[in-house]
Formats: sequence, C-alpha cells, structure tokens
Amino acid sequence: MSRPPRASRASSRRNPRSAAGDGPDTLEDGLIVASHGRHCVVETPDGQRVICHPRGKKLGVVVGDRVRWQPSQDEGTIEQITPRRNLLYRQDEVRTKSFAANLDQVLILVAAEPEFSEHQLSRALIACEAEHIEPLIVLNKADLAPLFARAWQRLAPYRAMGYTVLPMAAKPVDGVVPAGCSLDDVIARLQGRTTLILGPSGAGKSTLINRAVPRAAALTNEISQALNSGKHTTTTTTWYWLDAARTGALIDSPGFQEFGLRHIEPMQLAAYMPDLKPHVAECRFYNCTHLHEPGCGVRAAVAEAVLQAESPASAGVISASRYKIYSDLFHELSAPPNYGVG
Ligand SMILES: Nc1nc2c(ncn2[C@@H]2O[C@H](COP(=O)(O)OP(=O)(O)OP(=O)(O)O)[C@@H](O)[C@H]2O)c(=O)[nH]1
Ligand SMILES: [Zn+2]
Repeated sequence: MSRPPRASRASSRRNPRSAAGDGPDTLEDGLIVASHGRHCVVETPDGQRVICHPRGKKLGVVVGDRVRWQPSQDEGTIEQITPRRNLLYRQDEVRTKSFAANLDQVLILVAAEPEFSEHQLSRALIACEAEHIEPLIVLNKADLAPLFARAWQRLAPYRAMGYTVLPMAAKPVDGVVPAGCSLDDVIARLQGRTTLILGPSGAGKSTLINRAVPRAAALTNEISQALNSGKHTTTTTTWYWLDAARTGALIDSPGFQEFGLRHIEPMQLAAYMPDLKPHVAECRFYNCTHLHEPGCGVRAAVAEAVLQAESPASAGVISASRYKIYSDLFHELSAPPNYGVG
C-alpha cells in the first residue's frame, strides 16, 4: 500500500550520481498520483510522496503522468512530462480540461437504477476509442431483477458492437449475490493495469472502490488535506494502488460528469462508433457527414433497421438512439468553441 503524502527532505533521496550539479541530471523520476489545480502529489519509484508544483503555467500535469522533477527543500518542482500514451479530458458547462493520462482501461460503471444515460455512455466509449483505451462496461445492482433486465437489454447494442459488459451486484439488498455477478470478478479485471473508474452518482462507484482499495477513503482525506487543507475534497483526481507490489491501479475522478471530446474532428466521429464504422465504406461521397447526403451507407443502415424492425442487438445494426447521439455530437464538435480548453 502506498504511503500518504508527506514532506520528506529531498536531499536524502537525491540520486548520488547526480548530486553534484543543478542541471537536468539532478532530476528525479516520479508518477503523479493526485492533482489539484497548481498542486500535485508525486510518488517516487521507492514509494515516497512529495508535494510538487509544475514549473511554469503551461506545464499542465495530470494524474498518471510520468514526470521528471527537481527536489527543493520539502517540496519539488516538476520540470518535464514524459510523452503520454494517451490523455483524457473532462468537461462541464464552462470548460474542458485534461485530467488523466497513460491508462490501460476505463471502467464505465452503470446500474439497474438510477437509469443510465446512453449519451454519457457513448461519450465515454468515443473518448476511449479515440485514445485507444480499452473500455469495460459494468452493470451493477443485478439483484434488482426487473430493473436490471431492462438495463441489460438497453446495453444489448453495446454488446453487439463488441464491448465487454459485465453484470455485478456489489452490495445486493438481501446480501445474496446472483451467480456470475460478483464484485471480485470485476476487481480481478483490474489487476496489473491502470484503470480509470467513472460512473453516474448512485451507480455504486464508492462501493466498488472501497472494496478494491480498503484504505481509499482515508487516503483521499490525507491527500486533500495535504493539497488544500481539506477543502475541495471532491474534485481531486486520485490514483490508488491495488496491490503492495504496485502493479495495478485505480484512478477515481469524483464529480466526473462528461468526457471532453472537443479535440475530436467531427469527420472522425463515425470511425469511433463501431456500429457506424462499417457502413461508412458504403457511402457515395468520401467526405460524407452521414447527416443529409444521398447515397449514405450510415443513414441507409438506420432506415433499414427501422423498416425491418431489426433488433438493435444484432451486429451491423445502428439503433435510432445511437444515430441521434452521432448527429448531436457531430453538431457539438462542429460548433465554435465557447469554453476554454486547458
Ligand atoms: N440493490 C443494490 N444496491 C447497491 C448495490 N451496490 C451498491 N448499492 C447501493 O447503491 C447506493 C449507491 O452506492 P455508492 O457506492 O454510494 O454509489 P456511488 O456511485 O459512489 O454514488 P455517489 O456517492 O453518489 O457518487 C448505495 O445505497 C449502495 O448501498 C447493488 O449491487 N445492489
Ligand atoms: Zn454517409
């Protein structure tokens, strides 16, 4: 288990090979394990945690970043960010902001109730596709049988698109976990990888995190105390190790509502939607937007599904709701930006 952030004297950790000078050789390796505004917590390869500040306003570090940092007194300065494998953005009404990097997997947690938004789910999946990150959809509250059956049915098109959807009962009301719905099966999928977990409020995210990382709540408190004297506890994105050997990790980003997709070209959107993608090859025009053009393979597939009353759960079918999500997003991504990107 990783230690709480604490200020340790930088000199004791200095690399003896580089202790002589003040040049780039004195920089140390680190991993960003928490971030809040201009402060962040860096973890050293031997597990020490140090509060750091990025050098300069332009160096925006996010949780999951591998960095090179300069120790100074009790804190440190981040000098460089190692090139990222991937980077995710979140957005609210006001702005878009990067918040996590170098992920292996995104766990999208939804539940039988409250009813999940297909729009939010699709945004998450598109963000993953665009960054080549594997998504894992988990449907919680399998014990609430009729509601669960309905939600499972709503996810049928996503299974048909090839996404993995796992049933779970993290905390069944009667304590009885239906067969094949154990929380431990989901936790097993987190081992040895870095996973961002997200889900709408009430889906069971805290239940899952607290089981996977028993000290999670205490750690979050320690980190937010260290970073901002206990304020803004709910907005600090945090990295939790799952095992003592530090091979697997969970990243929680409380208050997460929507992925930021503004960096995606609208013309690329269909390529990130596995139900639309195969039909693009059937379009008459190479630069078809799939919104109004004659001879559009995507619109033909949507129309056919309606005519044939095909089940959206069949491979190759585009449901009306997914097409609506596509066209809404296309317009959103084509509109001039009205908020800053950070
Ligand atoms: N019936 C049922 N309830 C569950 C299950 N898992 C969690 N819950 C309940 O769902 C509610 C929400 O769970 P939390 O873990 O707090 O959900 P959360 O996603 O962290 O929600 P916020 O704290 O609002 O962000 C709690 O009352 C849990 O007891 C489950 O498998 N079945
Ligand atoms: Zn088209």
